[in-house]
Amino acid sequence: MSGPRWDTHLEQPHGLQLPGGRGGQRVHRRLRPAPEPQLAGGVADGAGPVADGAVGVPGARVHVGRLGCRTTHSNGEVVQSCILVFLATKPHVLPGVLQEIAPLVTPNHVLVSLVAGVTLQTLEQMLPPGTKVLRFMPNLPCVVQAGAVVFARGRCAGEREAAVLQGLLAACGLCEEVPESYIDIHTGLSGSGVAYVYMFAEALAEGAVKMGMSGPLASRIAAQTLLGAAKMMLETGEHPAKLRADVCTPGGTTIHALHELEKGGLRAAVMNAVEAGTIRARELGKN
Ligand SMILES: NC(=O)C1=CN([C@@H]2O[C@H](COP(=O)(O)OP(=O)(O)OC[C@H]3O[C@@H](n4cnc5c(N)ncnc54)[C@H](O)[C@@H]3O)[C@@H](O)[C@H]2O)C=CC1
Ligand SMILES: O=C(O)[C@@H]1CCC=N1
Repeated sequence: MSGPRWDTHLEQPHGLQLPGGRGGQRVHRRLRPAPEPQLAGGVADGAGPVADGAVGVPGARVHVGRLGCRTTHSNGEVVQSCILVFLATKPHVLPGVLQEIAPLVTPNHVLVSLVAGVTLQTLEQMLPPGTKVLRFMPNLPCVVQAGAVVFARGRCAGEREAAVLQGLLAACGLCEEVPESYIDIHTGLSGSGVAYVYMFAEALAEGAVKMGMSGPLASRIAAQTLLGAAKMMLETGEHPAKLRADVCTPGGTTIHALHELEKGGLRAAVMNAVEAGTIRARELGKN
């Protein structure tokens, strides 16, 4: 099939499916035209269309419209116009989409999935032999460039495809290539994990409200506490147990409070949550 070639456009990929759902927007909100556009250059210069098969979502249509992107209801049109295609549907929708686009996929295409649980093997089996496939898992803070993203490549995706994907996703925050088995673990740890952290933040603030502080101030302080604690972990490279111990004055407030968390089973509950998220991601891949 003739059409745009991935290799000649590798450094500035022309044409992507920018997925319209929340998971997808998480990523492409970061890729919008900015002082130094990562993708938007290829889009804005009219070199190729960026199509979104998900324009049924009004917010998404407005959003990608602001990027100067073309939208379409046809997944086939996306594949025929674009060489780098992101798959960002719900897991149960994906098999139908793959069936629809498979006859149009060529060796020039690069298909990238962020669909939870769906393995590279499944993607490769449902696409023509030799298709270049990669898989990644973002999380919500990609929207504010503080995301945590991991990706893995299929058998036919090489160093160049991995480098380009990493270059694009680096705009979202931390981005690392990992063995594929880590992707479902990352889903339990981080993709879903942000929700555990929000629940913890909510509980922190509610504790302060119970003790008499105003809700909005308590929320802001809870958020800053999480931000500062995370920043110290990253910047010092210290194990969190060491940083926690640094806060504990003998006989002081922190050790009394931590004892309550231990009695409440916080540590086991969080470990169980990561395990449950990971197991569920693995199950989604099998359905
Ligand atoms: N929500 C999150 O924080 C994260 C979600 N994910 C993954 O992202 C994927 C999508 O999740 P969300 O964005 O949350 O869901 P969503 O419901 O916001 O987005 C799904 C999108 O797929 C589109 N769609 C439905 N049928 C389609 C079809 N036949 N062809 C093309 N597009 C179609 C919908 O219009 C919608 O825009 C899921 O597989 C999820 O596991 C991954 C990481 C984080
Ligand atoms: O809950 C979910 O299935 C998706 C995957 C990671 C975050 N949200």
